[in-house]
Amino acid sequence: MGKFITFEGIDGAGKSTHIAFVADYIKQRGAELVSSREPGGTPLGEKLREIVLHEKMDLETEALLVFASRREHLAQVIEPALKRGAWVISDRFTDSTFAYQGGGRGMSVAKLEVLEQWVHPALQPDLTLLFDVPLEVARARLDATRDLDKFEQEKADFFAATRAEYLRRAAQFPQRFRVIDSTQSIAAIQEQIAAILDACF
Ligand SMILES: Nc1ncnc2c1ncn2[C@@H]1O[C@H](COP(=O)(O)OP(=O)(O)OP(=O)(O)O)[C@@H](O)[C@H]1O
Ligand SMILES: Cc1cn([C@H]2C[C@H](O)[C@@H](COP(=O)(O)O)O2)c(=O)[nH]c1=O
Repeated sequence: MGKFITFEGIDGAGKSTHIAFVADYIKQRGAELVSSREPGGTPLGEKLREIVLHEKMDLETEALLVFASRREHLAQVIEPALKRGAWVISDRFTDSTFAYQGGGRGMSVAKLEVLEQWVHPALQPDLTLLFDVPLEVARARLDATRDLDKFEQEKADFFAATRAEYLRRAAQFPQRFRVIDSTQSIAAIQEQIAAILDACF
């Protein structure tokens, strides 16, 4: 089996910046690499992503759509890749749902756990890199770079609750989470990521 690494954090924390670095690290080991994202990662998932990121909807509809996208991503991409021994890196996975729909929007953890058990009862990431920054830092980075989607336009309270839920999960699952202080320079973060990967794999 290959390894499954996920990248998590509030919008603007800087997780996407480090994906190429981790991809290079894996390729240097001679392993096949599959790099993907959620919501998305498949043609159907990318259609669902457009809807989830841009349309207002009931909270439970939102949770069901991100898990529908995930089920397709698992069936078409993640599970076959891991079975053939490839390494998979995903820009977001189920921790995002607990953080955003759970922490940010207030959906009950118990309901989200039911969906998680349904969609991937036996699979968890081997490693989750959580890029953690204060909200103001994340917001300043986003404002400097792009038009904001539905989630990115949420207020400070939403991101405070999202970040808190991420940190709660990191404390709950210390064996797979590594929390990275993402206020550091990009070079310092990459040095830390390399040390984490060396220690884990
Ligand atoms: N450590 C850092 N120091 C300074 N700027 C950074 C750092 N990390 C990322 N950035 C910048 O912040 C912006 C947002 O980074 P990035 O797109 O990686 O965030 P993200 O967490 O993936 O956001 P989203 O989840 O919304 O896609 C980019 O312009 C990036 O260059
Ligand atoms: C997987 C997943 C994602 N989201 C939200 C989080 C982000 O605001 C967007 C994705 O944008 P990114 O720039 O690619 O990070 O979707 C969510 O609310 N729930 C989820 O399960």
